[in-house]
Amino acid sequence: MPDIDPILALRDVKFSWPGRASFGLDLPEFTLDRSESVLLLGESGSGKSTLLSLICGTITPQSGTVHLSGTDIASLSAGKRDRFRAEQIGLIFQQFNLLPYASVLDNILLPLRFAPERRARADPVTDTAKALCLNLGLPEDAINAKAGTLSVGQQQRVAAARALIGAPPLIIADEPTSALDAATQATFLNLLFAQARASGSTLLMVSHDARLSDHFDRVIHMSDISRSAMAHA
Ligand SMILES: Nc1ncnc2c1ncn2[C@@H]1O[C@H](COP(=O)(O)OP(=O)(O)OP(=O)(O)O)[C@@H](O)[C@H]1O
Repeated sequence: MPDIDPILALRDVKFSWPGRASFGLDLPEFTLDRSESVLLLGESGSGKSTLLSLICGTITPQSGTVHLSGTDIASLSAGKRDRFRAEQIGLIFQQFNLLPYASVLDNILLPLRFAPERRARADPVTDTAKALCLNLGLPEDAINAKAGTLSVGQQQRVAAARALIGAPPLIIADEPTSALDAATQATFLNLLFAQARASGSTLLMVSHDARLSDHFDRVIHMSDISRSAMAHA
C-alpha cells in the first residue's frame, strides 16, 4: 500500500451499545495520516473510549468501515483481529495496566509475544527495550525492577516503552497523563513524541485536557467528527 494512504480511516461508522438508546456514535469520516500526532478531545460520555474500542476492533460498528493500514478490521476473524491489533497498535492505558510483579523488561516485551513482525522489527529485543527505557528517561537499572515498585511517572514511561517497541504504525494513548502534574506531563509528552517520530508511528491521544493541545500536530473534538450524541435508528 502506498504511504500516502491514511493509516486509519473510519467511514460512515454507526455504533450504539445494546440497550442504550441515549448514546450513539455517528462518524461520517475520521482519518489519521501516517506519522502525525493527534489529540482527540471530548467531555466525559462523548464516546472517546467507544471510538478507541472501534479502532482496536474490540467492538464492531453496526454499519460503516474501519480500515487500519488498509485492512478492514471487521473482515478479520476474532483470532486474526487480535493478532492484527498486536502487530498494528501500541496501547497506553490510563492506568498503564502493567503487570506489577513482572520485571520492567518483561512488561515491555509482552506485546511482542503475539506479534512476530513487530518482534522482528525490535530484534534484538532486550537491547531495543533498554534503549527505549533510556530514551524515555528511565534509570538504567529500572529494566530489571518489578514494575509495581516504580513511581507513577516511571510506570508511565514503561507503559510508553511497551507501546512503542517494534514500531507499531499506530500508538493509542487513553488519558495517559491525567495522574501527573503539568511539568511531568510536558516532559513525558516530549519524550513520547520524539520516540513516536523516530519510529514513524502515528500517535492518537484521547483526553479531556485541552491544555495539551500545543504539543500536537492536530486537535480534534468529538463534536467535530461525530454527528450526534443521540443513538441512530
Ligand atoms: N461497555 C459498555 N456497555 C454499555 N454502554 C457503554 C459501555 N462503554 C461505554 N458505554 C456508554 O457509552 C457512552 C460513551 O461512553 P465512553 O466511555 O465511550 O465515553 P468517554 O468520552 O470515553 O467518557 P470518559 O471521558 O468519561 O471516559 C456512555 O453513555 C457510556 O455509558
